[in-house]
Amino acid sequence: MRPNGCFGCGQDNPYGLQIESHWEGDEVVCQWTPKEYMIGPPNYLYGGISASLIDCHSVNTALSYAHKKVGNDDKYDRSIQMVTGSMNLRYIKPVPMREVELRATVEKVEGRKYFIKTELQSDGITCVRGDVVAIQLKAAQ
Ligand SMILES: CCCCCCCC/C=C\CCCCCCCC(=O)SCCNC(=O)CCNC(=O)[C@H](O)C(C)(C)COP(=O)(O)OP(=O)(O)OC[C@H]1O[C@@H](n2cnc3c(N)ncnc32)[C@H](O)[C@@H]1OP(=O)(O)O
Repeated sequence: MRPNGCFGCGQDNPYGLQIESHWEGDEVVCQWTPKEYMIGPPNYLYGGISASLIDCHSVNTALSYAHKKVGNDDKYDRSIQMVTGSMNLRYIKPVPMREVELRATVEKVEGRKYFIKTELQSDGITCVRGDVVAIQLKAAQ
């Protein structure tokens, strides 16, 4: 989608995180490297950045899944819109200031609610786990 000013995934937001997520089988995956000013505790990523990464990656997973459901795999349809309804995070281990990987799966869909499970990993170790409910906007249906 262009223009896209989203703080998480917008290619047109120079101050944003600019994540790029893609399907790998049944998972949506993203590799991303923090900037040094995104630090929280010494040597570790600020927790709010982890939250933003999981938020945007999960909602885009739901958005892409909704596109696939209607047989549209490659073209952004502006009539399908998704927002974060709720998000529950478990910070399991501190996240080192180097490349992380996000891995999301669609757990279930109930009406307009998409239940997404996302893990943020560092060197294959899960540091943060997120349960996100993305909600498809009514007006878009
Ligand atoms: C593979 C890569 C793909 C790449 C694609 C690239 C394209 C990129 C394009 C674009 C990027 C977009 C990426 C965004 C990412 C960032 C996300 C954000 O920051 S989103 C901003 C923060 N979130 C808000 O501001 C929401 C504010 N809230 C609302 O607007 C409403 O409350 C809303 C829409 C959530 C619900 O309102 P209602 O009127 O539509 O729906 P009602 O009737 O109240 O509820 C419907 C169902 O949802 C449940 N529900 C409602 N609110 C809920 C909540 N907060 N949590 C859980 N469930 C909730 C209800 O219980 C109900 O469920 P029952 O049908 O009864 O089973």
